[in-house]
Order: sequence, then C-alpha cells, then structure tokens
Amino acid sequence: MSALIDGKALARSVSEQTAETVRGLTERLGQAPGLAVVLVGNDPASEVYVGRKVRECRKVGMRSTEHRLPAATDEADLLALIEDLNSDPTVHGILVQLPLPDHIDAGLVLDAITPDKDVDGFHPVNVGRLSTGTGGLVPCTPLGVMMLLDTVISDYRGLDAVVIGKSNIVGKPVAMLLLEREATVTVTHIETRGLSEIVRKADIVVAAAGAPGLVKGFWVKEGAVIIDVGITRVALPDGTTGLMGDVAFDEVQHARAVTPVPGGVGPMTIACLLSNTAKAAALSLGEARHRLSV
Ligand SMILES: NC(=O)C1=CN([C@@H]2O[C@H](COP(=O)(O)OP(=O)(O)OC[C@H]3O[C@@H](n4cnc5c(N)ncnc54)[C@H](OP(=O)(O)O)[C@@H]3O)[C@@H](O)[C@H]2O)C=CC1
Ligand SMILES: Nc1nc(=O)c2c([nH]1)NC[C@@H]1CN(c3ccc(C(=O)N[C@@H](CCC(=O)O)C(=O)O)cc3)C=[N+]21
Repeated sequence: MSALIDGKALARSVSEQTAETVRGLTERLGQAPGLAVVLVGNDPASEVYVGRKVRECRKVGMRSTEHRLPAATDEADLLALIEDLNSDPTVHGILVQLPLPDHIDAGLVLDAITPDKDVDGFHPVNVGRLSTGTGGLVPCTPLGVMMLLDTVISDYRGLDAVVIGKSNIVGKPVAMLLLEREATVTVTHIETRGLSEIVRKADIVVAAAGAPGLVKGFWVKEGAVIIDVGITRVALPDGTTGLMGDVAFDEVQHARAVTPVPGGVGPMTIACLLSNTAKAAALSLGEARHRLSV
C-alpha cells in the first residue's frame, strides 16, 4: 500500500514557519510584507485561486491587495499598473494570475515585473538564476513539488526522474530543481514517444500534463514516488463535478508514495507563494540576496 503524501498538512507547517518569519520582517520593515495580486477578466477558476491566495496571506500576517481589471483591459494599462506596483514600497511581491486574455502578451507583462518582486519566479532573470543554481525566486508549484518529494527522499543522486509536461511554470522548473539535486531527469511532452516505458523506469514521477488519469498503474515502477500536479475539473457520474489528477490514483498502490488531488500540490503552491513573498520582503531589506530558496 503506497503512503499518502499529505500536502495540506505540509502546507500548514510551511505557513506556520512563514508566519514566524513575517513577524520578524514586520518589525524590521516597519510594516507587514505586502502581496499584490492582479487578475484580468473573470475566469471563475482564477477568481477562486486569487481569493484563496489573498485569504491565506492575511492568515500569516501579510497584507494583500487585489487588482481586478476587466477582460478588455489594454496591454498598456496593465503594464502601467505593473510599473506602479514595481515602485510602490508597500508592495513586496507581485503576482499576475495566468492565463491572461489572448490580446495581452503574457511574456511582455511578466518581463515587466521587477525580478525581486517576482514571487512567481517567471521573470527571465529568475529563470536564469534557477537554471544556473544561483538563487533568486523559484516558481511556487515546483518549489512545492520539491518539498513534497523531500518528505520521502533525502538523496536524489542518480535517481531516475520523469517530468511529464514541459511548461515554463511547472515542467521545466521542476526539471531544473531535480537536476540540481543530481537526479537523472527526462522531460516529456505531447510528442514524446514511448511515454509509458519512460515512466516505467522512473524512481520519481512528476505528472504535470493536465491530462486526467494519463498515468496508468502498470506504467509505474514498484516503489516509485509520484507527485501529481495535474488538476482538471471533470463531470462525475452523479451530475456534479470533481477535481482529477493526471495519475490513475486507484491503480498505484504499488508506488512508495503518492500525492492526492486535491490536497497534494495545490495547497503547497499557495504556501510557497507566501514564503516567496516573505523572501521578496527580505530582499527589499537587502537580506537573503544570494540564498537559494530550496
Ligand atoms: N497544483 C497546482 O498548484 C497547479 C496545478 N497545475 C495543473 O498542472 C497541469 C499542467 O499545468 P501547466 O504546466 O500550466 O499546463 P500546460 O498546458 O502549459 O502544459 C502541459 C504540458 O503537458 C504536456 N502534455 C499534455 N498532454 C500530454 C499527454 N497526453 N502526454 C504527454 N504530455 C502531455 C504538454 O505538451 P506540449 O508542450 O507538447 O503541448 C505541455 O508541455 C494542469 O492540470 C494544471 O491545472 C498548474 C499549476 C499549478
Ligand atoms: N501567476 C500564476 N501563478 C500561479 O501559481 C497560478 C496561476 N497563475 N494560474 C493558475 C495556476 C493554478 N494554481 C493553483 C493554485 C492552488 C491550487 C489549490 O489550492 N488547489 C487545491 C484545491 C482546489 C479546489 O478545490 O479547487 C488542491 O489541489 O487541494 C490549485 C492550483 C496556481 N496557478
């Protein structure tokens, strides 16, 4: 029987540590660390996530401001808001909720965020720092994935890891972090041939494809550790909807450990956003500049 890696419990303990850090930062800053969350349009899933981020911020003693803009907002107006937030000394972290509407160039917007306030870790400077292992702000979901893996793995050297999905926000940064620990990493995507055989050899499986139930039980090696990042809302037979991961959860009892959906990576993403915001506040004080956050 595989062990369940409890993302909710781990997120709670990470947030308790952040609350402690925030107490000290609040004294040194003369104000609580502040996160600005920008939401363009009214995608219902995004609204739920943004609401949750703002609520969790308050719980750890940080301030948060929500900037809700209509779906038809001009790119120029959004860039002007980012500039204001960049120069606002009460704002330590800036998060622009993705996806953005099609008429806005997301790359341009993410590039406009000051790297030291980029709590998502999506700015090219932070991407570069991650790929050279020289510190910076690390994307929240990948950071959460590593913390979940760390609960069961202490030495990654030489382990075979497969990352399913090559997005800039999950797959690629997860691969970089695993490589940094000296795992042997294979990154797969829609064009990958023989995915099931690649997974079959892996000691670590990180599934981030957004394809519900993609990873079947017989793909998974006995004793592998599985992190399921995928979250897809699906219709259930009883007419309601539920969340489904990328892994056929019921078929992987022979794994060593697995994360559930929900209650796995999702809560850790938010906990890591809070800890990144605390780190950004420390950066504003000239603290922690060269510390790697993993
Ligand atoms: N728990 C959390 O906190 C978070 C969860 N998520 C969830 O994680 C999932 C991935 O998110 P994100 O990275 O943004 O998604 P993207 O759609 O940007 O990327 C998905 C990646 O998976 C690959 N892919 C899709 N289908 C398959 C398949 N059948 N076989 C192999 N590879 C496949 C795609 O390949 P290609 O590039 O070739 O198209 C792409 O590289 C989603 O379900 C999302 O909801 C995302 C962020 C945070
Ligand atoms: N700039 C930006 N940064 C992000 O980090 C970002 C984003 N845009 N856009 C969307 C994705 C998705 N994402 C999630 C956050 C929390 C849960 C989460 O808390 N999930 C819970 C519950 C989910 C539920 O009940 O709806 C769980 O899995 O247990 C999920 C997904 C962050 N994202």
